[in-house]
Amino acid sequence: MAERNGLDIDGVRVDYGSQTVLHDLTLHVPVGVPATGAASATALLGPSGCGKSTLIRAIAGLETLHTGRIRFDGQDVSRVPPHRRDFGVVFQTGQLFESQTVSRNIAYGLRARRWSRRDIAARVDELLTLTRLTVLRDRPATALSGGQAQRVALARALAPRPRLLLLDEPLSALDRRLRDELAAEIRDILQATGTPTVLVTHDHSEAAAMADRIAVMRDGGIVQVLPPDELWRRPRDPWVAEFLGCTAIVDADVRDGLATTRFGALPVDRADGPVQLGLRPESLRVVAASGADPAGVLAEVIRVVSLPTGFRLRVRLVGVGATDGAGECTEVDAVADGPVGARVRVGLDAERVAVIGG
Ligand SMILES: Nc1ncnc2c1ncn2[C@@H]1O[C@H](COP(=O)(O)OP(=O)(O)OP(=O)(O)O)[C@@H](O)[C@H]1O
Repeated sequence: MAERNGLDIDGVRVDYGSQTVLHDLTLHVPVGVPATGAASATALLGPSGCGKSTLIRAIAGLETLHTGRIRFDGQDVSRVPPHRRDFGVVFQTGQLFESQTVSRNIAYGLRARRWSRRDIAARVDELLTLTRLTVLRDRPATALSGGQAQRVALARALAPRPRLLLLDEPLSALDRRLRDELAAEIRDILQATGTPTVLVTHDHSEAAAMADRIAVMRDGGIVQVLPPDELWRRPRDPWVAEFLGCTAIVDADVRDGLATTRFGALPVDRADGPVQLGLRPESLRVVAASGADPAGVLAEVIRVVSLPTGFRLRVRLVGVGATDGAGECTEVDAVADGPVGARVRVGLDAERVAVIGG
């Protein structure tokens, strides 16, 4: 294989006792985004227990590989101890030296690498500014909020200028608002430092906010890797579609670039024949059945849920049996408002429909 820059994970298997947690896992993580040259960030996204943290730990050198190898810029690091890999790591919580100040925590890796006092002071100042922690520099780590502590952990991991950063659920201990804020902030910091990153999350929006590529994991393997917007539009199979938030999978028939379903038609870049579509609540448009527009399918509202983002309806298609076409889909969720019992017409918002099949 031609030598590539970045991280190459080839056929890696990791066992815990008799349980194989990573199966013949292969993944390439580039250093930069080809189109822009910006530092690349890859999010590992998958259900609980699929092996995300194990993979991050294996990359960090904290798990023994049963088979396979891990290389960085062509160098085999599979047997290189963690502290010699030149990778920075941030875990969920609890990694700071509590008795030490913010500055000393950030300086930790630099002292261990025997940087001069002057260089350490300059680098710590740089990171305090970058992570907006300057006013907290002399504060003991015990007196920080959760969000501040994670920024210190990030600054500490970045201080020695690692060639790769590994983040394992760095925001999961924080509340929703802070997570959104910090996700964007971390992305900016990684871009400013030009540090390629692999991060673990189980939150789709966090993955999209922090990463330019998402690697979907299932049962110890990688099933699909794509930029977020492409992944939402082209999940490779119904499992990935449902994992990514599609609440209904419907069958469609493609003819001359147009996929037709009972909800309506949409243009697709596919050959003639059957295709499956993944529908999210946002993929459907709901109008009152009395309207003049005959498009879409007749349905009845059976449930209304009030979410922070607006109302969500569950509607049951009228006159459609459980196995009567439409991919056996007789109920769908839609972002819309309306009273239970109301008759509506449900159509597609073509831009928001996922075409399954990679
Ligand atoms: N130290 C360990 N010893 C034995 N089994 C382990 C160990 N760590 C993890 N496992 C098992 O390995 C599997 C994968 O765990 P891992 O933590 O990698 O998953 P994950 O995808 O990160 O999950 P989550 O999203 O819940 O954190 C699970 O079945 C877990 O119980």
